[in-house]
Amino acid sequence: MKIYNFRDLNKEKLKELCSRSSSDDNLVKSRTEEIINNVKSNGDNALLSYAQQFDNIALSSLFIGQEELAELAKQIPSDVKSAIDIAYQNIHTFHAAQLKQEDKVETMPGVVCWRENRAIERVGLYIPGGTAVLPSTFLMLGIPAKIAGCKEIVVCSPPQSDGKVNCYIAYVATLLNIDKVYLVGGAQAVAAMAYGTETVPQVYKIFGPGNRYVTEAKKQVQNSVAIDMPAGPSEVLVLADDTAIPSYVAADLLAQAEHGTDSQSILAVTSNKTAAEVIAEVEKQLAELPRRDIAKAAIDNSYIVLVENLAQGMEFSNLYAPEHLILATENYEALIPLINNAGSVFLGNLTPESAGDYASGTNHTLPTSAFAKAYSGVSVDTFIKKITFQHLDNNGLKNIGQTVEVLAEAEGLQAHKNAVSIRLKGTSGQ
Ligand SMILES: NC(=O)c1ccc[n+]([C@@H]2O[C@H](COP(=O)([O-])OP(=O)(O)OC[C@H]3O[C@@H](n4cnc5c(N)ncnc54)[C@H](O)[C@@H]3O)[C@@H](O)[C@H]2O)c1
Ligand SMILES: N[C@H](CO)Cc1c[nH]c[nH+]1
Ligand SMILES: [Zn+2]
Repeated sequence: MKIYNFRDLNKEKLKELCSRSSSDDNLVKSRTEEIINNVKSNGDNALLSYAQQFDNIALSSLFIGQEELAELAKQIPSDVKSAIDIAYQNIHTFHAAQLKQEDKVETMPGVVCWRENRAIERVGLYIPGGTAVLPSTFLMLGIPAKIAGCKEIVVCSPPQSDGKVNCYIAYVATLLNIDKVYLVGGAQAVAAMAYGTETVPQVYKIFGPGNRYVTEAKKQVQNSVAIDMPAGPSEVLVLADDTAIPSYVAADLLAQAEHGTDSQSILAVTSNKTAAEVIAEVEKQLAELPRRDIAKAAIDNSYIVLVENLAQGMEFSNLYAPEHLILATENYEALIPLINNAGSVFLGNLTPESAGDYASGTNHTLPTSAFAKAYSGVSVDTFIKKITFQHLDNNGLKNIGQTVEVLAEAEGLQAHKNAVSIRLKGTSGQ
């Protein structure tokens, strides 16, 4: 891992370090565009040929139905079943608390305004399955969708080599009462849900993380469909001082690195000594990992920034805007008010990021590529529209009428003014 000193970094270099762009971005863009156009024109045929090309399988059906899901779900080992059940409960408890009805507000006497939640009726969930199948992502998307009350939930995930989904995905589908999983991965899944095919229904909003093709496809279909956020290759920034435990920091860096070669694991650290200890630990732990080639490539793409103190580390972190921010210090409390840009934050030496990935309750579908500057992670709100309502009574009309008339006149919009004046006249005798 390259080491930089924060105080030596000029604006240009900082921008480069915080950028997630890569030399083949344009290639990914054009390939994705091609895939989307093919799905738009050729529907299911395109999906079947991409399954052959990317997933190496000649599919006889583009989905797995309820009965087969139930059968596959029976194969789940009991320890994994119990772990999924506990994760389900915690994620459900955390997300259920987000569903709140706001109070009505009387802005002037007789003028009452309020917002009501309505679930997005048709949503599409993408569950990654390329380098690793992620049933945890199914929980993270399916639970808030159900709590929000979404009526139609379309789920896409790449097929396994046997043309099915694994027993974990099947078990989560049964837990969530979802009776179909479409065997479609990558950009083609996003295109299918955005435009619909003979088999895959069109949805109003697409959710879920994925590799660069999936994330690029979500960006490209935004003219036709809403998306949750760009949630691409995983990232972590660990901010550490001398109270950090190097072996824990190394484990956290490697946890995100093993997701994919394009993951980023950044360390901002207050001392050379801790930096050296973390590097040694990364080397040691890396050698033991089954996915060490992937993790090593990601670590080689990552770097360390030496900072003078934790506040300066936070300054860098806010510029980088990580998906996950780990405060590996006993002094984390004082840093909380300094955090502006981060998807999800993990406080202190005993809080591994993996807890949030799987089971503490928070959502793991989070903005990457510095989009944490503007987006939040997935929550129940992401599956809901908030519709505003208002009601004016006689008193309210009198109180607000002149204000609206004057403003409409100022904008030169006579019909707007008339819509008030005609009512004021109509009610003046009452
Ligand atoms: N930000 C988040 O919230 C979050 C959460 C979980 C996972 N992730 C990230 O999701 C990603 C999952 O990626 P993945 O690859 O394992 O699974 P994936 O399901 O996103 O992608 C697999 C699919 O990509 C397509 N594909 C592969 N190579 C291609 C190519 N050369 N051209 C066109 N399409 C191609 C194939 O259709 C394949 O089925 C990881 O990068 C992980 O870090 C992010
Ligand atoms: N760290 C990923 C989000 O970037 C989520 C995940 C799923 N499984 C393990 N981790
Ligand atoms: Zn993870």
